Amino acid sequence: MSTFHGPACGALVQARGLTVARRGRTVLDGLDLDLHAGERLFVRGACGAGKTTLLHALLGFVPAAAGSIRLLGRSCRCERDFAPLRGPLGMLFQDSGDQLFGPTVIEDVAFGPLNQGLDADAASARAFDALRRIGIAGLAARPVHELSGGQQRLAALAGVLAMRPRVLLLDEPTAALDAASAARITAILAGSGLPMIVASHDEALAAALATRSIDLSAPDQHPARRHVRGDISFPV
Ligand SMILES: Nc1ncnc2c1ncn2[C@@H]1O[C@H](COP(=O)(O)OP(=O)(O)OP(=O)(O)O)[C@@H](O)[C@H]1O
Repeated sequence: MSTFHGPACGALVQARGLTVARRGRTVLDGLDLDLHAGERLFVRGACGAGKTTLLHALLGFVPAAAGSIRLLGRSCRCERDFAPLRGPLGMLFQDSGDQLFGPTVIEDVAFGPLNQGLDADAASARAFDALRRIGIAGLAARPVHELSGGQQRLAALAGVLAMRPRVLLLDEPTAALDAASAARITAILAGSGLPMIVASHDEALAAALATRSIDLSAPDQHPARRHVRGDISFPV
């Protein structure tokens, strides 16, 4: 398996002129974005502004119509470039159903570490550790399809953290969570020291975590303002 150390300096995630269309409609138009070590970049914007599209495009799940993407210093153009970077860059999907395969929570969370080459015992230990950190070790034996929406969210995040990513891409990490769980996740993310890009409507989460923010316009609501450049900094 390849190990990704770089870049020693420079952006961990970089997009230049990123343009993405969905069903022929431009959602992202010439977006520039950089994420450096130590940064927690929040992506804001109204419903439909393109936050999820941006995260998916950065990991190659949605193709770019134009522009360039570099992840950990590597230029990514096709699936062969993106695929090996989806461990080092851990993505939490907006819909946990896209992320959980089960059958049980512990098997699901251990799946990533197993794929990384750990043996069954080591993968299971890694998975339990992640579940304990998230505070849901008691759900380990539960079938994933029996979990509530919030429990699914927590299990999916445990699965991401169990892979020991270098960078996190999180789509609405606190959606469907009660206040105590959201606070625990906020503390875990803050304490992780990991650089991250977070798409979220959660202002409390942004206030606690964001070091920088970009705001995407909503083309549905602002048809005259389709061209939006990212990296609009704001003080936090
Ligand atoms: N699978 C898809 N096929 C076609 N169009 C899509 C698809 N997913 C999203 N879109 C469209 O792309 C645009 C951006 O959607 P996206 O989900 O990225 O927005 P968002 O900012 O994440 O919204 P929200 O805050 O509601 O999650 C919307 O107009 C949406 O209708």
